[in-house]
Amino acid sequence: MKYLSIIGSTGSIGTQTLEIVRSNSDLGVTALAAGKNIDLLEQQIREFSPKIAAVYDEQKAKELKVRVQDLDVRIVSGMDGLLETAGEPSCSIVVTAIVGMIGIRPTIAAMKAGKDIALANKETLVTAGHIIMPMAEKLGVRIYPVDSEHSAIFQCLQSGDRKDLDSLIITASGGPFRNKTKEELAYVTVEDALKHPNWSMGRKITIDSATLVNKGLEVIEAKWLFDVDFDHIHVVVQPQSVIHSMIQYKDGSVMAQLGTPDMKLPIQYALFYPEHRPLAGERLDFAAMKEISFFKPPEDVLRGLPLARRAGRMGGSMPTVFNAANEKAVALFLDRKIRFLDIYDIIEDAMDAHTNIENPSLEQVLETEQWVYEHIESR
Ligand SMILES: NC(=O)C1=CN([C@@H]2O[C@H](COP(=O)(O)OP(=O)(O)OC[C@H]3O[C@@H](n4cnc5c(N)ncnc54)[C@H](OP(=O)(O)O)[C@@H]3O)[C@@H](O)[C@H]2O)C=CC1
Ligand SMILES: CC(=O)[C@@H](O)[C@H](O)COP(=O)(O)O
Ligand SMILES: [Mn+2]
Repeated sequence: MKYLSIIGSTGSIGTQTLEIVRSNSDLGVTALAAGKNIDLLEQQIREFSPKIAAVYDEQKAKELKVRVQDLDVRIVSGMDGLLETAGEPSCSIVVTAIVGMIGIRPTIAAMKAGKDIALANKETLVTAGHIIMPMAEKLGVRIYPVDSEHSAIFQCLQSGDRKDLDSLIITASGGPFRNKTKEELAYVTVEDALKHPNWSMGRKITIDSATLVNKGLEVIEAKWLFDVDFDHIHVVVQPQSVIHSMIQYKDGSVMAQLGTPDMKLPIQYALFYPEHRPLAGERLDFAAMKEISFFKPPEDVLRGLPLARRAGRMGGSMPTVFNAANEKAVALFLDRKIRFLDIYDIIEDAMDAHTNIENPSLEQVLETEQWVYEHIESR
């Protein structure tokens, strides 16, 4: 049996991970964690019988404790609760399905407890990749990518020799606004931005796809996961999201991973690597497919990628500034406090105002996050 701890079990990745548990009898759940959705968490506890469950919100945790007093489960809360669920001794692999850089400390706690990581929470690698990757190597734990592009690259890398790799080619859907002008984008609504053409995901990442910030985060994530420099990480728009990403070898040979847009595949592969276990669902029908097309990313209008490349190349605390400013700006946009294009201005302004810290410690990464929030609030 393989037992999972799922940090962020009530979200899009979390609930799809639990679907995979339902269809694999050798998977179990030993720990669950969520932010505040105790209705769904209670259902999950009743169905999957974890030993421990964390709710970040203290008040909601108290409510849940009363609701599940008939069960043999320990309810914990706050950051300490997340750290405990991440390091639960009986777990074999931790799925980081939480959104945002709040995932850094649980990921580190899991690694320190010797757990492998199925990593969906890209913000952790973007902001703390310089801490996480050497720590994983030192502790001998593995990080399996869940993000679809990184899973595609990881799958492509299974054949061939790593020393012959030339470059990574990350695909982007382009989001709902890929053909829009700056003028057209000025007054798009939250509802417009939440209409992803191909994927059904949480709200924050869906906005990131619309701004192309998601692709920027993924470029930095790929640098850490695959140890490839930014000059060798390319992005191409592939509007149908049929090709999930590609790699190119030094002889020009290109390997691609294709599939329907279904996150259960990369999640399951991360949990059972190197097995390609049976998975129910639609299959690609090539004869019925009208086209697989490619375009250059519209970087002048959707500025997420150039801003991310600038932050990534500077390194140090700048990727944290890029990420934290984006997290705050997306929250403000979802609250209808700013307009869509303001997201870029908020990120750029925070990056311009920041004095970069080289090789920041975990404390400095978290202080930088706070600095960004205060800087944005004082604007
Ligand atoms: N969705 C997708 O298809 C993909 C997602 N990813 C990445 O995976 C991560 C999760 O994305 P997604 O599933 O879409 O996000 P969702 O918004 O759907 O889910 C987020 C999860 O995190 C939990 N959470 C939020 N804040 C806290 C907190 N303070 N403490 C504990 N738990 C918390 C939420 O709990 P609650 O429900 O209680 O608020 C929820 O379970 C992100 O980093 C995203 O970029 C990567 C590739 C694809
Ligand atoms: C499913 C997944 O991995 C998302 O990160 C997805 O890639 C978002 O689509 P975009 O290509 O539009 O950012
Ligand atoms: Mn992705």
